[in-house]
Amino acid sequence: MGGLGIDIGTTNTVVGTPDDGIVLNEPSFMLVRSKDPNRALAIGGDAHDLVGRTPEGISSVRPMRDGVIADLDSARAFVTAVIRRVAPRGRYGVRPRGVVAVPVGATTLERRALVEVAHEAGMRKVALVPVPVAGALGSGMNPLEPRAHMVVDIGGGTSEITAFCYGGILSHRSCRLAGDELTSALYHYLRDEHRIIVGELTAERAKIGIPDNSEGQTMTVEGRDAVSGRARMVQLRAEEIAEALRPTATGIVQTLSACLEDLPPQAVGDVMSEGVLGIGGGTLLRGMSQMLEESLGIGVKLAERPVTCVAEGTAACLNHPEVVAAYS
Ligand SMILES: Nc1ncnc2c1ncn2[C@@H]1O[C@H](COP(=O)(O)OP(=O)(O)OP(=O)(O)O)[C@@H](O)[C@H]1O
Repeated sequence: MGGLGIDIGTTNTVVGTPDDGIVLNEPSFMLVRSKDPNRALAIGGDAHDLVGRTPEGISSVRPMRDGVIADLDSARAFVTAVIRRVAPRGRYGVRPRGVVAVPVGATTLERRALVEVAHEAGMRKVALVPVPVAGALGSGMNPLEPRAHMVVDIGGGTSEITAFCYGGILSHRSCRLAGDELTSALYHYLRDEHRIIVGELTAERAKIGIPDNSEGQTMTVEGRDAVSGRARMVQLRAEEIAEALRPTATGIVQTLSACLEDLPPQAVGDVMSEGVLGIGGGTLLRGMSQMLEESLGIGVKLAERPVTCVAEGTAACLNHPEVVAAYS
């Protein structure tokens, strides 16, 4: 049968197939020449590593913003390069079938743009499936069961929470505060409180590597002194990083918790007994799942593979067209 399941995220793009599992998991970055912005020189990790240090005449582009296409031309170039990378010489069919994950909150226009880009990049018969449904399927849940499931997804550009059941969405909330905003909060904290300017990649690494508070560990961050311009290092304590991230994390959690307001009581019961499934890299932030649990009053179980489960679910949809049909 063949075909590709694709999750084109704001931060990471992941591709899976029913037979080979995950075949690509790379940052959603692309390097282009300023003179020829619609042709990818490099994609993924190579392009990401050059963020903040691109030579003149070359820029690093992110084709997705807030989980949807930011620019049609660069998205087309990016997805074309992704498909060439994973399916050289028609490995998954000359024009492989595709199931692509789409945020629940995407508009009709944004959905159409995603299908168009996938077609133009060389795929045929492209179907869309909601991100949380794919994440649940990729984590071993059955999204067609007649009982409610709830999935919280904190990605790079968007955070979403969705309850669904038997092919229908029961309630949904989303906000454009997610991993990127958390990184940016840490960047601003370092600049304002420690007078040190760090690169985006350094700020992200510090956010991901927050040390364990109970052991009183610190972490070293390198950057440029905001006043003298000289290279400098600072030692950060776990609790001050947590403090710097708290307002953004609280904003995310408060918005998502409102999802419970629209949920029918019977569905609340289902969700309380099963717990909420956490997907997306942002749910891995130290302390995030506890904050979510406290705010929702429901247990949160992180997916085994929070960053790749959506692509695994889209790939599984290739063999389960009934899921795509139910949620289209
Ligand atoms: N261990 C970690 N702790 C904190 N944040 C993390 C961790 N691992 C990844 N992240 C963050 O998760 C985000 C990326 O998650 P993910 O790959 O699920 O997003 P995406 O699907 O590309 O984005 P979106 O869903 O918004 O389109 C980034 O902001 C990254 O910094």
